[in-house]
Order: sequence, then C-alpha cells, then structure tokens
Amino acid sequence: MALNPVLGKLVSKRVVLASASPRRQEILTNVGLRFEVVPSWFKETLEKSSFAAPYEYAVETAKQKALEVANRMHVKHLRTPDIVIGADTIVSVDEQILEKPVDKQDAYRMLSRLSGKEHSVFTGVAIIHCSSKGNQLETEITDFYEETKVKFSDLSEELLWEYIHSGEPMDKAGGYGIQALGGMLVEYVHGDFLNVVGFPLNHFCKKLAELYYPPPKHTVQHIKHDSIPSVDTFENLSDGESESSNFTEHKGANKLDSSRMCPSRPVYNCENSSSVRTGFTVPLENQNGASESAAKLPSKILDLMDGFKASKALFVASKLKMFDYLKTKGPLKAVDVANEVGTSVCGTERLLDACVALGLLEKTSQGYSNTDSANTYLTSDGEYSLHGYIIHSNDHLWPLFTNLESAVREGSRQNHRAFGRKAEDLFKDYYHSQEVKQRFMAAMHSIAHLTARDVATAFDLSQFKSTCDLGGCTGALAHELIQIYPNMKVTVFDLPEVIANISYFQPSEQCAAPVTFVSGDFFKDNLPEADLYILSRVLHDWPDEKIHVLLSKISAVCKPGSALLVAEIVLDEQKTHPARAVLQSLSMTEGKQRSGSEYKQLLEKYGFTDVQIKITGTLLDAVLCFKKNLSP
Ligand SMILES: Cc1cn([C@@H]2O[C@H](COP(=O)(O)OP(=O)(O)OP(=O)(O)O)[C@@H](O)[C@H]2O)c(=O)[nH]c1=O
Repeated sequence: MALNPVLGKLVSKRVVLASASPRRQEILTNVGLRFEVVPSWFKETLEKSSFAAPYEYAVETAKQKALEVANRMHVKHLRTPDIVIGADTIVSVDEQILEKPVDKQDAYRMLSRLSGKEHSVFTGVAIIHCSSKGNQLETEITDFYEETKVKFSDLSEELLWEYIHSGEPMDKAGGYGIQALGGMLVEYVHGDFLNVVGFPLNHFCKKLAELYYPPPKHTVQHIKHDSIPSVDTFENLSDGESESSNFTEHKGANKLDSSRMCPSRPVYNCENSSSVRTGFTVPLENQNGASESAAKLPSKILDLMDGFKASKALFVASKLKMFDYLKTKGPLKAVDVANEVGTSVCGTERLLDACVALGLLEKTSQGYSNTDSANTYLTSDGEYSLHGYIIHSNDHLWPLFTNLESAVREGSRQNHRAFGRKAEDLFKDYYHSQEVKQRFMAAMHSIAHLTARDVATAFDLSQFKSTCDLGGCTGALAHELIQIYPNMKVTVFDLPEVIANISYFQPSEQCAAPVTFVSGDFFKDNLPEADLYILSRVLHDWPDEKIHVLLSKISAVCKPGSALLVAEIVLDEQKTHPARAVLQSLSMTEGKQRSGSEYKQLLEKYGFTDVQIKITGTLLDAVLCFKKNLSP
C-alpha cells in the first residue's frame, strides 16, 4: 500500500491511541495501523478563555489526553508505550467553542447556533514519543491541528428535534456526526472530511513523514501545493533506519506547527517520483518487483482468494515450532531448520520463503530469522504468544471451516463431519484428554492475555474492591486487573478441570496480590461474592436458555450498585462488522454475536442499568452495567 513506508515506521513500535472515540479508532484501523486503545481519563476542563485561539485549546487538550495515558501506562501499568496519540475535536462558531452536548437541550442550543451558517471544525493532535530513562518517563511531543470549514443549511425546528431524538448528537463535538445522519444537514465542506469526523489522517501522515523522513537538503523542492508525497515518493523513500530517519534526530518536535501559517511550505520529493499515472497504464514494477496495475486489479478479492494459503502457512510453521527454533538459534538456513524440525529441505525452504513473503520472517545471506512480531506473538513463549490459539485454529477451527458449505446448507455445526464426533461428545473428550484440555486452555489463555489490558482499562474500575471473573480460565485477565488496580481482590471462578490445570499458565513474576481460584460450574453452583462480575468471551458461546440461567444467577447475587463487565466483540447495529466477529459466527455454535443495543437490551432484562459500551478498536470491546438500586 502506498502509505506503508510512513505507517510502516510504526509497525515495530507499541502504539497507543489515547482515545475512546470509535471514529478515530476506525480511521486508523482502516489504514492498517496496529495500535492499542487506552482511553484517556483527562477531563476536558481547560479554561477556554485562557487560549488565544480555539485551535490552541484543541491542541492542548489533545496533548493532555495523550500525556495522561503515557504517564498512567508508565507508572501504573509498568509498561511504557513507544508512541501515544491523542486528539481532540471541537467546533468553533462565533468565537465560541462547542464540545459534546451534555443533554438534548444542549444539543439543541448547539445545532440551532450552527443552522444556516459556516463554522470551523478543529482537531488538535498530539503524537508523543515516550522512553523510559531510569524510572523516569521521557517524552517528545509533536502537535498540530487541522481546520475544516463546514456550512449547515437552515434547519427547521422539526428537523432539528428529529435529529436530536435520533441520539446521534450526544457523543459528538458540536452535536452532529457528519459521517452519518448529520451529513444531511451539511451544505458544503471545505477541507479534510476526516478531520470533521475526528482525525485528520492526511496531516497525520505528513507529520509522520516529517518526523521519520526529514528532507535531505539536496532533495528539497518547493512545490505549489501542500500535499502528501505521491505514491512513488513513498515507494522510493528508504525504509532503513538511517540516521536521518531517526525520530530523535529531528528537532521539529514540541512546537505548535508553524506550517499552519505557511501553506506553501517545502515538501521534499525525490527527483524521479513525479510520474503522473493515467487510468489505463501498463502495469508498473514497484521497488519490490510487485506488479501494480493502478487499482485495476481487485486486490481485495485476490487477497481473499489466497487468504487460506496464508493462514495455513502460518499454522504449519507454528505447529512445527519454526518460530521457536529461529528465536533461539536464528538466523538459520533452510537446511538447518529442516534438520531441527525433521522436515524435507525443499518443503521447509518453500514454507520459510512464504513466511518471509507474509512478513513473519526476515531473510538475509545468513539465513532466516524472526521479525519482532514473530518473537512476540508466534513463539510459544513470546510475551503475547498466540501460539495456543494458532494451534487451536489449525486443529479445531480449520476442519470445521472446511465443512462450511455443509454448515450453511444445513444450518448446523459440523463437528460430526470434521471430527467424526458430535459437539457434545467432543466436549466429553475435553474432560478426558489431558492433551485436548491443555490445547484448549492454551488457546483461551493466548487471547485472554493479549486482550487483558484492553478489557481491564476500557473503564476505570478502581471503585471496585472485589472482582470475580466467571469462566476466567487461567487467570490472565485477573492478573492484569491486579497489576492495574493493586487494591482489588480478584477471584477466578471456573470448572474444576480447568482450575486443576492452571499452574502452567501462571506468571513467573510476583503480583501485588495473589489471584484466588475457585472451582465451580457457573450454571449450577453458588457464585463467589464480589462488587464486580466479569464475563469475558462467555456470552457469545451459549444459547439463550443458558444465558438466561447465568444472567439470572449473577443478577440475583449482585447487590445494588454492584456491576457486571461483559467483554465481547460488539457488532455494529447492522451486525455486519467487525468482520472477525461475523466470521467467527460461521462456526455455528449455539451462541451468537450481538450488537451494542442487543447487549443493552439483554442486560437490562436482568435488572442491570446504566449500560455503557466501549468499542476499544482492538480484539475485544467492553460493556459495563450496574445492578439497579432498589427503589426507595
Ligand atoms: C464534528 C464531529 C465530531 N465527531 C466526534 O466527536 C467527538 C469529539 O469529542 P472528543 O472529545 O474529541 O473525543 P471523544 O469522543 O470524547 O474521545 P476521546 O479522544 O477519548 O476524548 C469525536 O469522537 C469525534 O469522532 C463525529 O463523530 N463526527 C462529526 O462530524
């Protein structure tokens, strides 16, 4: 992809988006950026009158949001991110700053102000590079803002109230969402549309380009328009960690962006990159030798056609523990890997090359070695090892999905075809076979460990003194909760067969307080007492009758004011996104994935109120709700 060399600079870095805005998460996810979401707890209460211009307020708020997260992660989570991104969007009209409306009347006040007029939308962005020196957090801050002008039509009272009652205005600056119903109110937009939606992607990419590829003097050209370097420019940028591309060498950080005052600022461009493409070009060879026939190939479809080959290559390399060997002994030649693993040399070489093509391995004259991601995620002892889940995908999900056609025709699970046994009997295997049990637990542990931080920080849970993670398996989430909330008492409640096998998965380093493991069946047995119950990746697996039993029990044991945290992938209201949830449904378990409003409805049915939903933008979203106070 054209922008890869810029965003690619962030691939090996721990990037954190300090924002709860689902729009920001979507904009950045859509361009392939991998990041964690840690919403900021900074209260947007800076004194507006102390800023000379509205954009200064947005920039400062963005900076404070990002700094709060950087500090919290450094101190509380003992984990310093490499980069934290914060943003703040405001609407400015008649010298006034409008943020998110506090209620419908406030939304009415805002929207009637905007009616028939032009206003400005400013998004301030802060990019904070963090490092840890001794125990101190060091930061380098780059900030900028983008302005877009938007004009509204005259809005009738009726239209205004209809729009307000849709609920859309409430979590949006100025009380409207240009990307949805609010788009109907807009006569024109001058500037970056995504800036209005919440994140000025174009300016962000330019900033990254400036930070990571500062212009070598001899290639600086003055060009008329302030633009992102063309596709070819990016392709030609060296991706090596040259001195000049090292962020800390760049001295432009920490100042308000002066380029805002200078629309024709110099943009560096490589001399050979000014080719203009027309619609019907002969395929061009890019630097990697890949054929680029200018958007004419249905690349998404071609990728999907090949997707199964890529998955299987990853599964087999994982199953053969190639990433483990390469971590301890790499770089290795194909013949050495084949000897270690006991496979054919020609087959091994092809598989290793495929892994290089997929970006999982690197190949040099010394042989093959792991990428940083492979070390972290693919080795069986990696910090966030997904090895267990990959093996589960290969051994369990793959055979089920090869029978997808029958599943769709018959509308049922395909365990009998895939494994020659019915689902219920397979569940018995789970009880009897130590190997199957360990494999399943390793798979659950992989995902729970990887998602634990997102689930634990989706909401501020510091008010809860005791928490019970129902079906918490190996305690991955429980340990994370204790790291983040050291005063919390955390219990994991799971089946006796599970609890009997947890020792292998316990962290080696000592936690602030130990996790308590309690055996039991959450459908039948009494639940431990707690202020907060957690159901992480549980509800989507069970049919309605079972969910009824479980939620009734939790509701009965919850005291007023206690809470329930559900961690699941929350579908959009059309129930077609995110794709990974919709694809997971194809395995035809008796459970189902739900949208935000479905979770709200379900939880309210069992006496929970104040249902809050956090779309984290990562693997799991979170829903927090409280047991109703008894009426006086
Ligand atoms: C004008 C406009 C705004 N927004 C949203 O308004 C929120 C602004 O609030 P914020 O304080 O900048 O962000 P937040 O949502 O509170 O998240 P956080 O970064 O955690 O403070 C962001 O969501 C934006 O997308 C839209 O979705 N569409 C629009 O047309």
